[in-house]
Amino acid sequence: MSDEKERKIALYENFKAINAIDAAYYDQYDVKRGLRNADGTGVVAGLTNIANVHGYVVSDNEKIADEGSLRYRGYDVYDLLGTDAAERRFNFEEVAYLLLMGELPTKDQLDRFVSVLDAERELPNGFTASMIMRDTPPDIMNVLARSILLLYAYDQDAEDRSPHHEIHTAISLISRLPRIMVLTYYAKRARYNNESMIMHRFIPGQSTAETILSMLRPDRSFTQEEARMLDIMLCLHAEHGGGNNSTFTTRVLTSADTDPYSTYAAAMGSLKGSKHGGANHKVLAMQQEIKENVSDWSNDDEVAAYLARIVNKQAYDKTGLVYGMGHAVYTKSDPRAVVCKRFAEELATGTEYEAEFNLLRSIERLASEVILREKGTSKDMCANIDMYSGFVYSMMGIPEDLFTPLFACARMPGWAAHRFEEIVSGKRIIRPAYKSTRGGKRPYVPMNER
Ligand SMILES: CC(=O)SCCNC(=O)CCNC(=O)[C@H](O)C(C)(C)COP(=O)(O)OP(=O)(O)OC[C@H]1O[C@@H](n2cnc3c(N)ncnc32)[C@H](O)[C@@H]1OP(=O)(O)O
Ligand SMILES: O=C([O-])CC(=O)C(=O)O
Repeated sequence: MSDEKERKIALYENFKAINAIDAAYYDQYDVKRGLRNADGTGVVAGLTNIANVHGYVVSDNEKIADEGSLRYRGYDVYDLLGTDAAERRFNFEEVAYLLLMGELPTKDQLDRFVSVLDAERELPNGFTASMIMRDTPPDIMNVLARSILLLYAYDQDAEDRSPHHEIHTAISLISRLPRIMVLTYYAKRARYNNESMIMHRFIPGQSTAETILSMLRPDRSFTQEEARMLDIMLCLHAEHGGGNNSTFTTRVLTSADTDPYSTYAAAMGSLKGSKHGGANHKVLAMQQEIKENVSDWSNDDEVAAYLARIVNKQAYDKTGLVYGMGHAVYTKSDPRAVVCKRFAEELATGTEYEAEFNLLRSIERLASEVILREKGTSKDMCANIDMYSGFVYSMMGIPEDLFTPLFACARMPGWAAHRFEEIVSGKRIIRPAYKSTRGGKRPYVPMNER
């Protein structure tokens, strides 16, 4: 073994031992691992008027599973999306307005908001060449994060914390991120796959969903049904309370009084995680592995046997997780997954995708039973939004590279609304305590005595 290799091994061989904390301490000191109570309910860490995420009721100190519901500023998402055919329009902009401004817009207010969004889509001169096409990393989420950080440099008032600047920055990111996302997709393909770099201009006046499709499709064409479906997917991803990992990240950074760009870039890093927004990407790869290893996808016993291998860390990414299943709040159902599943069924029925849709449905139906059987833990578990979202996107011809970035573009208004609320109402730096498990003081040992 080379000296260099040996030196490196010496640095990391104790990684696990040094960082391990005896699990018994968590009980001993009543420490809420992951800020979660023993029954899985979250420790209440803040107050919010922005969303209500409901998945259980607590009665006599007992957590009782319930159907999931999601409200933005008091409005049920199903009501927000259920505009009748005569009134069909793109709702993401309306939802963004509701989240940021607190009220549903009048027609006039919405028109003005849309025109402000439209005016912000342009990127600074040279930005595409220096930020998007240069050293493009393989994950678009990292480009979104670094782009946000760099946009700070183009904002002369970047350190201004006034409401005007906060709202302006949020609107400009809601407007620009979808463009940056699609441009990066083509830059990535050019860099790693040697494919042509397509750089369609955005078309002024198009909604966010239309902008994404018209920039993404090489021939710029899409149907109104496709754009409307993408629009609803964006609405479903727009907000999820203060406690989800990326929004809490937003809250944490905001409470330290850092700038909006640093805050949203950090939220992006959180959302990328496989247990959070990155799960949509993992579901597809997991499904692919099941497809390759299970000969009859319609055979429950075969599918369940493979899920058992996943849960027992013998298959897929060996974490033991069935991606797309489980949620920190939802127990019986995730209302967003219900809509995604309906879209998936509509698009798949009677097509080459039908068998794959049925496989996802079997995974959803079988997973919690398999987890209970293999791990002996009973947990009310439902499919979450990430179970069917990637599949819906795939059927719409949207590439896998965009799954999590689309989530990020959609969540931008939610993050911003929470940043605003934290600025106005938080008033304390978020600073929980960590109990030290190390006993007494260690005497310092001089270098020559170690
Ligand atoms: C947009 C979103 O962020 S939606 C969530 C997307 N994430 C995923 O789909 C990843 C898979 N799911 C998960 O990792 C989890 O269910 C989470 C992170 C979503 C929520 O987790 P929680 O409800 O907090 O469950 P928690 O982490 O407390 O797990 C309780 C036990 O159930 C297990 N468990 C939870 N979900 C799953 C799952 N999907 N597959 C297998 N086991 C699971 C955990 O491993 C844990 O077991 P342990 O006690 O032996 O460690
Ligand atoms: O609420 C959560 O923990 C995760 C989630 O579903 C989201 O952020 O959309």
